[in-house]
Amino acid sequence: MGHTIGKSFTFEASHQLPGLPEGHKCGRLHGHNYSIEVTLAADGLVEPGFVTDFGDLAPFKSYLEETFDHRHLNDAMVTAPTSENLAECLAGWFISNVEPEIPGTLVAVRVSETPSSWAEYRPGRES
Ligand SMILES: Nc1nc2c(c(=O)[nH]1)N=C([C@H](O)[C@H](O)COP(=O)(O)OP(=O)(O)OP(=O)(O)O)CN2
Ligand SMILES: [Zn+2]
Repeated sequence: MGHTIGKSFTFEASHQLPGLPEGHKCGRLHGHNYSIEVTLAADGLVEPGFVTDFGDLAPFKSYLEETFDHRHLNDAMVTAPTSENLAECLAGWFISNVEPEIPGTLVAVRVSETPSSWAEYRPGRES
């Protein structure tokens, strides 16, 4: 696919990671200013020259605000609230709820808990 675009979203949430060694700081209750970036791609553009109108991603913004913002991720997710699991969870929701309504295809969801770290999920596609 020749064209790619990205859009970032943010929310604040708490989490407490299970299964870590005794004394690991991330086993304690703490929070992050999460940054979520979605990357979309398309071979061709739709008028007036978009992969997807950034405004058409508003439902994803609403989903993040309603489901995750100022919430405890351990309660909002069925898997351990790591960046990797959150990226996969968000990609699944995007593919089910946003992608059918837009011309672009989801390439990746990137989750950053801090400015220095990220995890990215790239959905496998049936060929
Ligand atoms: N692969 C992953 N490793 C870690 C995750 C994760 O989701 N995936 N998460 C955490 C914790 O949530 C932690 O709060 C963030 O980790 P870390 O980058 O170590 O936090 P700091 O910003 O404090 O890092 P410093 O560079 O040491 O300041 C841990 N690991
Ligand atoms: Zn954390």
